[in-house]
Amino acid sequence: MTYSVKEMFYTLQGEGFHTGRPAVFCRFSGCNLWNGREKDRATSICRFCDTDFVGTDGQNGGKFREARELAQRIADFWPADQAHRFVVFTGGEPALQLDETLIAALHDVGFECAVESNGTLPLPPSLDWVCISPKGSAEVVIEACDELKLVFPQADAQPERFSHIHAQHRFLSPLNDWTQAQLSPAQNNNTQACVQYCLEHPQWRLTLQTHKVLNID
Ligand SMILES: C[S@@+](CC[C@H](N)C(=O)[O-])C[C@H]1O[C@@H](n2cnc3c(N)ncnc32)[C@H](O)[C@@H]1O
Ligand SMILES: Nc1nc2[nH]cc(C(=O)O)c2c(=O)[nH]1
Ligand code: SF4
Ligand SMILES: [Mg+2]
Repeated sequence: MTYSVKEMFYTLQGEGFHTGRPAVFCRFSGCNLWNGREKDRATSICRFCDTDFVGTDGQNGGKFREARELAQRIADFWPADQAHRFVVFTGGEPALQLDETLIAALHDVGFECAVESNGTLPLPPSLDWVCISPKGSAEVVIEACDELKLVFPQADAQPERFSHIHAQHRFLSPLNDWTQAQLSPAQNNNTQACVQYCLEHPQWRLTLQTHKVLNID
């Protein structure tokens, strides 16, 4: 299996349950809900993506032929002699490439493995943390996860549609309109809509894209 990686970096998890936790991000190339080309965005299933996941030309990106080689590159980001090793696989859609072999190689070098996925494809069972973020009308096949993190509002993906999914934590994440000048969360109407929805449906909590507020990776 050759893994195509757009970029890798060491930062703080910006969103959801693990917000603020140091993590290596491994962003795989490619997605099943958008091909990443602007000309096709309006006709794709997922239309609001804020991320470039095309190719392997980002920071520390590339093709890795062996799981052990990629695992070692991920481990190289961790500060020397420090435990609490944590990697977040994202993309693009990581379920297209992430497999048991790579997760086993990361467990061997002491990492907890998390994923950010759109939930439309099966995921390797050995993952330590699964965050599912449903997109539009796309069917979610994952029935249980650690964290459901729904971008809100989405006309075709209202929170009630996911009440059957078993999740330890349910978060609403304000839709960030990448076509507009970046507003602070408080100035964004979608944040106010999330606040209102959480107040009326207290099984949901608010999460913010804190890395964007902090202007870090
Ligand atoms: C780029 S996606 C990659 C992982 C996976 N394909 C997914 O959609 O969950 C990473 C995270 O960014 C979120 N995201 C993408 N575009 C966004 C936007 N415009 N506003 C808020 N969150 C966004 C996604 O919902 C997901 O939680
Ligand atoms: N700091 C930081 N946190 C994140 N959480 C999810 C991200 C993603 O793009 O999947 C992301 C990201 O790109 N950066
Ligand atoms: S599913 Fe995830 S990676 Fe794919 S286009 Fe949507 S937000 Fe971007
Ligand atoms: Mg991101």
